[in-house]
Amino acid sequence: DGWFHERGQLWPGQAMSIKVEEVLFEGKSDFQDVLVFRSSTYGTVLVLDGVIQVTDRDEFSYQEMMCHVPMNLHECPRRVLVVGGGDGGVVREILKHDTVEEVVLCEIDRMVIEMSKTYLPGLACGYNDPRVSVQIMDGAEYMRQHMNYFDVIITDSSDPIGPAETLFQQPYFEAIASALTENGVMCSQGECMWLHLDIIKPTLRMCEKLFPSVGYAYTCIPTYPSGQIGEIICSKRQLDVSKPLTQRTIPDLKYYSPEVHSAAFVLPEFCRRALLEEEAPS
Ligand SMILES: NCCCN[C@H]1CC[C@H](NCCCN)CC1
Repeated sequence: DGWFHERGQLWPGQAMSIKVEEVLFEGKSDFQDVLVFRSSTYGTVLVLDGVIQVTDRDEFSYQEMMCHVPMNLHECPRRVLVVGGGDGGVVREILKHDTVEEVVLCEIDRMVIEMSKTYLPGLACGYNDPRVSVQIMDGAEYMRQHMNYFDVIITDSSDPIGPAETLFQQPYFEAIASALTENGVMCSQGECMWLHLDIIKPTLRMCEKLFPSVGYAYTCIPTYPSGQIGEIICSKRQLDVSKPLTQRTIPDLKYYSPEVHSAAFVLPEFCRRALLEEEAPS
C-alpha cells in the first residue's frame, strides 16, 4: 500500500506507519535485515529487523539527548565511547564538545555504518573527523580491553530482542563501570515508559547496584513507538544527574538545553511511582 508499518512484539497492538516514496536499499547483514527508504514526510528512514532506527526529520531529538545529557554531567570529557550507534548521529553530537580528544565507535554491524555513509550523510558526517575511530566488534569485549579509560560511555543500542540483547544485562553494565574513569558518566538507550516499565525498572535496579547516581530521562520523538524514548543515566560520582554540571556552549542544537536536560528527568506520576516503588512483597 506504499506505507511502511512498524509492527513489533515489543509494542503489541500498535504500529507507526510512514509513507514510502522510494526504497533505497533492502538487504541482510550478518546480524539483521536492513532497509533504507525515502519517505514522503520524514526524509530518509533506516530500519533494522523491521524497527525504525532513525529518520532525518526527528533523529536530532534522540541523538542530542543521548549525548548532551551525559556529556554535560562531566566537567571535561576527553575520551568518549559509543557502543552501537552505527548511523553516526551520536558521534556527530559528541564532536560539538571542544573538550573531546578521542571518540571510539564500537559497532557490531559494519553494514549499518556503510548504509549511513551512503544514505544518511547528515548523520555520518562525524566519521570524517580525525578524532573518530571505528571498531567493528562487541562493545562489552572492547570495554574489557580498555579499563578506566573513557570519561563518557554511550550505549546507543537497538532493542533487547536481537543483536543488542546482551546490552541490557548485568555483565554489560559491569563492563561499563570498569571502562569508565573515576568521574565517568554513562548513558544507555532506555526504552519507553508507555511500553517497557517491565524492562526499565529491573535495569535501573541493576544500575543502582553499580553506580552511586542513577536517573531516568526521556525525550519526545514522533517515529519511536508511543512517540517517546528514555535513557538511563549513571555517574560514578555522587551527583544530581538532572542538573547539568557545565554551561559549555554547544553549537547547532535543535532539542537540548540546560532547561530541557532538567525537565527530561521529571516523570509523570504513573512512571515515577512504578520506577521508585520497592518490589511488591512476593
Ligand atoms: N542512533 C539511533 C539508534 C537507534 N536507537 C533506537 C532506540 C529506539 C529503538 N526502538 C524503540 C523501542 C521502543 N521503546 C530502536 C533503536
